[in-house]
Amino acid sequence: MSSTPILETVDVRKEFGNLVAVDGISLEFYTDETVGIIGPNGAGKTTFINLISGVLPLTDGQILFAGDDISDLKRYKRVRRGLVRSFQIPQIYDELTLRENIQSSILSRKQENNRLFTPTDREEESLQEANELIETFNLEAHADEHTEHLPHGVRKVLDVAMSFALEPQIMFLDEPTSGVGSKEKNDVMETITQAADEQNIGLVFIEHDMELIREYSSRTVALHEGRVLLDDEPDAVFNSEEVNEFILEGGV
Ligand SMILES: Nc1ncnc2c1ncn2[C@@H]1O[C@H](COP(=O)(O)OP(=O)(O)OP(=O)(O)O)[C@@H](O)[C@H]1O
Repeated sequence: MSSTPILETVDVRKEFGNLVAVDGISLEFYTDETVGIIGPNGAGKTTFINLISGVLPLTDGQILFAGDDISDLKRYKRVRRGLVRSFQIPQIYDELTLRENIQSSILSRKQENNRLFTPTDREEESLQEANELIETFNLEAHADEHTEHLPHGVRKVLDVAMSFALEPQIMFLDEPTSGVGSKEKNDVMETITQAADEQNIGLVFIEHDMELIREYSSRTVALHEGRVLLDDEPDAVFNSEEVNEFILEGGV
């Protein structure tokens, strides 16, 4: 593991009225790992990611990105720094092809969105970059198709490829395989984790499918009632009595 965390949460807390959804979570994340977050319904998983990405303000605590306090930073500024959450990316435009969608994401990073179809050098550059991403994510077969009719799993991978176009250092995914057929789930996860690994992008994903967590996370964080129950290698987490009692037996 690299020595400096790219992201650190310090005693992060979120209250909704009287309800404490996140109750003091302190965790470190690194660019060379894939972290799986598990926990029963209502454990605070999505809220935690919402706090990190800036969708929700903190009630208390701190978020550090590469050592800088970003607790009050606006969402888009976090994205610019390299903290990307999958659903935050520009939506998939069904009237565009898959390649054009990736290009639009690249151009939004370059803040040249309005010039997508003008023949500029930037467009050439973005085309080349889009083609590289298409190759990285094994999307060649669908590159020139309009995205409307793409299989769900391909749309999910496209979604992540578009996030990669924003040049993240760490990326958060909330159930990246939801709605994907069971046969396709492994392909989707394999593609995403390999791409992140190749580009040294930290990956953090929430997942209810425990087999995917076991297979694809290098570290597993178990949350329960807004707190960290365990943060360890997947085997250690799945063999823990506490995790079995509070999470696995109750279903996630
Ligand atoms: N915007 C909100 N306003 C009020 N309460 C909320 C809000 N968002 C989440 N909660 C509550 O906070 C708690 C944590 O919810 P959260 O969605 O983070 O859990 P989760 O672990 O992601 O659950 P799931 O696996 O069901 O998605 C729950 O009790 C939920 O009802």
